[in-house]
Amino acid sequence: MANPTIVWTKIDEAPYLATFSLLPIMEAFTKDAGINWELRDISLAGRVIAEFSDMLPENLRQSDELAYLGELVKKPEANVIKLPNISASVPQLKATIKELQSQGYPLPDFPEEPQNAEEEKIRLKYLKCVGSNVNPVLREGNSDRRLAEPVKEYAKMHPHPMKPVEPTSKSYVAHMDKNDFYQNEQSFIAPRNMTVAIEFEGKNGTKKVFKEVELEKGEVFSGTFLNRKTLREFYEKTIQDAKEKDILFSLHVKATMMKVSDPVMFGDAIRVYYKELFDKFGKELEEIGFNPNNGMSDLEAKLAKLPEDKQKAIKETIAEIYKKQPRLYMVDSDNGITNLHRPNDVIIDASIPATIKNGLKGWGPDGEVEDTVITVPDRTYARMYKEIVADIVKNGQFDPTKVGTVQNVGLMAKKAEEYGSHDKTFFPPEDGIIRVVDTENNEVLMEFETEAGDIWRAYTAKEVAIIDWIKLAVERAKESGLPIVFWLDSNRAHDANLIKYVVSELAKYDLSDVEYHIMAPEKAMRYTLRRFRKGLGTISVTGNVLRDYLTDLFPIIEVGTSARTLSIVPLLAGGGLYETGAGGSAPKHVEQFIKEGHLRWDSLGEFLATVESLKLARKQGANEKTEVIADALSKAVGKYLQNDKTPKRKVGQLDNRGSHYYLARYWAEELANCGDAELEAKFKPVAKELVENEEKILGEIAAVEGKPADIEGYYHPNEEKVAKYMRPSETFNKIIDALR
Ligand SMILES: NC(=O)C1=CN([C@@H]2O[C@H](COP(=O)(O)OP(=O)(O)OC[C@H]3O[C@@H](n4cnc5c(N)ncnc54)[C@H](OP(=O)(O)O)[C@@H]3O)[C@@H](O)[C@H]2O)C=CC1
Ligand SMILES: O=C(O)CCC(=O)C(=O)O
Ligand SMILES: [Mg+2]
Repeated sequence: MANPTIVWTKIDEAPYLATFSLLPIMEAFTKDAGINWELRDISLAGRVIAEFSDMLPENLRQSDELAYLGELVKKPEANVIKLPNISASVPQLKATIKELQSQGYPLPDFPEEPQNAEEEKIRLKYLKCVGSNVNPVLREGNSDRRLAEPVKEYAKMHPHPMKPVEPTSKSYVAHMDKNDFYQNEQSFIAPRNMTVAIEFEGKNGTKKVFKEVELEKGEVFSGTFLNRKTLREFYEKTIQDAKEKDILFSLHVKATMMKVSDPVMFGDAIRVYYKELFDKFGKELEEIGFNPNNGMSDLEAKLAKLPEDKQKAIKETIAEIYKKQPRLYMVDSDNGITNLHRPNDVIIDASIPATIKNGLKGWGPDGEVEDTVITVPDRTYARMYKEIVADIVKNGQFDPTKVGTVQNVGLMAKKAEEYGSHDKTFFPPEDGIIRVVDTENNEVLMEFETEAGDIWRAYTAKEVAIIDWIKLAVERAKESGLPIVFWLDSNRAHDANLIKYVVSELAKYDLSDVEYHIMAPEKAMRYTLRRFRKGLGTISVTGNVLRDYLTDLFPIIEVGTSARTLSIVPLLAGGGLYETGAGGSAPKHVEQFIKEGHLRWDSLGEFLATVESLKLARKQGANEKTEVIADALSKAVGKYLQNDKTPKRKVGQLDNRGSHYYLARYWAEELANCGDAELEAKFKPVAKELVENEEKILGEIAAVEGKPADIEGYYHPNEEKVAKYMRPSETFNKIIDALR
């Protein structure tokens, strides 16, 4: 049998930088396992280059490695460590193009308003690189996310700060109460393999087939829409309420993953908050092509197209608006970056937990922390946030040394649910009816009365994915002894169909040792929090969106960051995908690194994923040493946490590179006493050398700190330079490279 291959993904930002230091260590320590390591580029810049390679000179071309991995994950030999990558907004895409152009890549500009067929083609190619377009391709399995025992222990020993919350806190979650996705949902289970057409018939006679969709027998197909007029009225009311309560206004959506629908909801908040601006300068704003869906940064970028007196008048109006409207929640108050500046700055799964961590407060324009209305328009998932926020106001801030744990089993495989809806999201061009029709017999299966501009979307969950998800939940319940709670709402048409599956599938198992519940999200949250505050563990079994939200929410409360989560995706075809952490690519960390040479990224997620990946490699044919090496790594991670060698926040303290030194040292120490004579003989001197050179190595790393790290790029830096900065210790490199 050929040696198994572990694929490590090359991605963006902080975890990309950390890779330059960490991957050589992984290769060095696993040399005797009989595995191959492969680095595959799925970074934003890499995907842009691959997408346009036909237009690039030969030496600049790159193959489409995402497409390659998309095929690999459907095969049993897949063993992929997926680090978090950027889900880019249009402004980020444009910045990437600009950077690549400056490096000599003859790429076309992003045609915002395509003037001809050629430009439209280019635009569509670029749009393939926007939003969350990596994860859905790789996620050919459901998700199992939880905190490993030593990670929980670490948090109890070294609790992260959680700011107190007073019972007088005015912060609360605001959501719509009618005409949202929650209210308008319809759903059916496909009785056979079939094709449905999504059709539109306008009041003025427009007829159009939006799309035909193939469904597999047993697939749950759901459709719904959100009324934009009601949305804007809701914003109006919420903004007014923030003003009256004298608290910040904040909006939390997922414009990255939900790249078609959520930017529009984000844009509507701008249209309402800055209404006076549109009333006064509607014509000019249209002329320069300002698109509120891209945030106020888009206006900033395009303002120069107007004569100076107009620019001045617009700026004055904006300043007036800030005086009249409630203060905005800030992303960066020092630089005047508001919540409404860019659609991807405030991403709901991370941003609400950050607000919770901060004592249910955000930063206002003057840099002061203040209470805030947390606006989450659609009720489907907003209600569970409302529940936890109200719970905190009532019962006080969570104490990481006392709380229990909330694990998750998420229905994710095959682009499940809303996260697979982008190509089935439509905006009716006029008032009219959207129908879902069985093409075989023209039977109308669903009918929605929509208004012009409403956001209509369809999404599905495939039978194989649902059944596997329920199986995974039962397995996790049996392994852990914890109760499982299916967060499903019988008042939702989609969930009602999932409940049918849950009931019929659970009947097939011996559940004598399993406690299970089916509860709507707010009730599930209440139940889970009661246990959580008592220090008990619970497994949330959820759809794809709640998977995403809850696996940031609870880990951030429990251990400070979701980067410390173990995130396993057992692939349907038998391989494994190990996502590192549940969080993102930490843009703030890169800023700090570039400015002062300190990288605060904790690679713990990567360490944990590697343990799991090695265990799978063993099953895939790697030799018996692999298991020993994986065990040693697992123990080394325990030591790393016990001795608190995680990177610290400030320049001059231990950073990512220093933390990797400790990991390597503990790993070597474990291997020096692992019971395998060959490995022991090999690693005894390595451990010794690492211990003896501790001061020297840390000194060599410290020497490059406190000054800028000029890596010549953000999205596509100079890799020689990155490698130089990320491996600054000659002494350490020599020890590691001798093992490779
Ligand atoms: N699976 C994936 O591929 C995911 C990708 N993303 C993408 O990542 C980007 C950034 O997302 P964002 O929502 O800002 O969230 P991030 O998770 O990147 O960052 C939020 C904060 O979490 C903390 N943090 C995250 N990772 C680590 C780590 N390894 N070590 C220490 N602290 C960490 C940092 O807080 P501090 O240091 O201040 O304590 C950081 O500023 C977006 O493009 C998003 O789409 C997001 C989620 C998942
Ligand atoms: O793919 C993305 O855009 C983000 C994914 C995410 O947040 C998650 O998996 O938790
Ligand atoms: Mg997430």
